[in-house]
Amino acid sequence: MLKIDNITIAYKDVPTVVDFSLDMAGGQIVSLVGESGSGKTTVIRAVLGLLAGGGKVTRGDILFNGKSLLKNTQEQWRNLRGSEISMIFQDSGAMMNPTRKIGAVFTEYLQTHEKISKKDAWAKGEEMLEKMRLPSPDNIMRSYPFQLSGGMRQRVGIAMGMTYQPKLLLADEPTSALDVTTQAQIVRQMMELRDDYGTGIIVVTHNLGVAAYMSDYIVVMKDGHIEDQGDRDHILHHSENDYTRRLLSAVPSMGGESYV
Ligand SMILES: Nc1ncnc2c1ncn2[C@@H]1O[C@H](COP(=O)(O)OP(=O)(O)OP(=O)(O)O)[C@@H](O)[C@H]1O
Repeated sequence: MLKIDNITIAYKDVPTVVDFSLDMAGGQIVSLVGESGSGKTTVIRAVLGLLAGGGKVTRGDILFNGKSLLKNTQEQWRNLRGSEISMIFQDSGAMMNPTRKIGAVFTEYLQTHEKISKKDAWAKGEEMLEKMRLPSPDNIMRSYPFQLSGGMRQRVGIAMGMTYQPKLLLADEPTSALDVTTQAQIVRQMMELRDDYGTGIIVVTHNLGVAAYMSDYIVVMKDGHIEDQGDRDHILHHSENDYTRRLLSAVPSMGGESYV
């Protein structure tokens, strides 16, 4: 489904991520782990064509269902984002305008993606919140982001991102702003997305515990390159890479349980 073929990504001509490759099948869950500044966010932003600060893929290619994303026009990006590929962030609530209610944001999101009346968009928004098992969808639609807990805001973000059942969901530190119990709920919910909709997921996390729990495949990044990679079991139990082992020794538990 997604093939990242030996890319180099540079900010203002300074190569920051080098020789990064990933071949990901539909419905697979892949984690990118590594400490701050290792280039994880840069990689997933490149996949969505949203590199900030003059970032550019200067070598290699990114193929989505066999088609190069690097050649996309703005119009092709607009059609792809939110429908075929979605992204959720560390704190979806913080991405939302604090002065606007969830319902206004959600209906506007739907109306930028399809021709739909406000009333139908509202109903569709509620339906998605309900599908993500958020309690009292009507109430949530009428709330400001700050009136919801961090976990609920994150589930609203997931509900929006999943509206069009994307084949690929990019999640940038989706649980980092949450307490451990809520972290575990969000992680389980993302795993259900794969089971229910066949969505492939790339999770960026510095938390190897989260990666260990939910991924099929783990890529360990360090200083802009792939330091280690492999199936979950390989990384957790058989890797001989010193850096991976160091990360593993520092794994916190999730919700009181250790998943490694
Ligand atoms: N907009 C930007 N302009 C210039 N350089 C950037 C920009 N964004 C990131 N970088 C550089 O790219 C490198 C990788 O950053 P990136 O955010 O991808 O790492 P990360 O592993 O996701 O870290 P974190 O967990 O802190 O987000 C950093 O060293 C940073 O200096």
